[in-house]
Amino acid sequence: MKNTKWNKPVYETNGLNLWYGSTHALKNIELSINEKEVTAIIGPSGCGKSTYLKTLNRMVELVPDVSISGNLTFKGKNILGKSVPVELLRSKVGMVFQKPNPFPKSIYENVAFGPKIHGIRNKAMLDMVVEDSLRKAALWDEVKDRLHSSAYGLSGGQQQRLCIARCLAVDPEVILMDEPTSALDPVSTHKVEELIDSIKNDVTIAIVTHNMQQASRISDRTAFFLNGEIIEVDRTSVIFSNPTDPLTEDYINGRFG
Ligand SMILES: Nc1ncnc2c1ncn2[C@@H]1O[C@H](COP(=O)(O)OP(=O)(O)OP(=O)(O)O)[C@@H](O)[C@H]1O
Repeated sequence: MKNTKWNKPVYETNGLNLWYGSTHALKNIELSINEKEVTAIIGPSGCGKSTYLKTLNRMVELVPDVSISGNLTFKGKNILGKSVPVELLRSKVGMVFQKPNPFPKSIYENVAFGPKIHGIRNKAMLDMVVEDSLRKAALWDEVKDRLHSSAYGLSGGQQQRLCIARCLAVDPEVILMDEPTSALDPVSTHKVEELIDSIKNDVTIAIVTHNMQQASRISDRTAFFLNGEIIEVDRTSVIFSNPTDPLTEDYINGRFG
């Protein structure tokens, strides 16, 4: 856990507003996502958590009738304009969704897919990347004897770790996680949390979670969203033990949401 100094920002968000048609979903967001830290995004349903996450990899732009204003930089470059091609951004920023979404391919091919797209053709090299990614995702021992079986034969928790391995295989700088354990049982949830802990020194993580215990266990910083605004962002230990805003305290103590 970090102390007083934050790592340098990978993302900086200043005065970010987003509308879906006339719905004002993000209001004047000021938030940085710092290098090699875990940033948790918490808040009640509909407060804009997923929208913010999907703004970070520009997925939100796929929704018709979206308009965005303000500034959002990735490593100092404005990503709301055209200066960073979306493909380049997505090659550095992986995403893990609430529901595991492996491709209808073998376990091996799921992990090798990204590296192949990035031009790795050598089989020994691909084998190495697949093994390394599955090891980092704490899945290797469970799947090493069935790498060429369908990914759909894995349990939900294993599929989610496979999706994380798939992200890791392209050596991302950031992984965005949108409620990655909400469909998982407690044992699988624990494995994914351990996995986050084991990769956080190598990769920057922003995670949306409804699980307060999870946010307090795994994150360095926590941002509390409400009705499209950020009410408070601080060290996770501060948010959970001594928040400044009474709304934050009410939310983390389950008084609403
Ligand atoms: N594709 C969309 N089209 C129109 N409005 C949308 C769309 N997606 C989200 N919204 C609206 O934007 C607001 C924020 O939604 P968002 O999904 O970001 O919230 P959330 O905090 O992630 O919620 P949850 O915890 O339920 O997933 C809500 O009012 C929602 O109805």
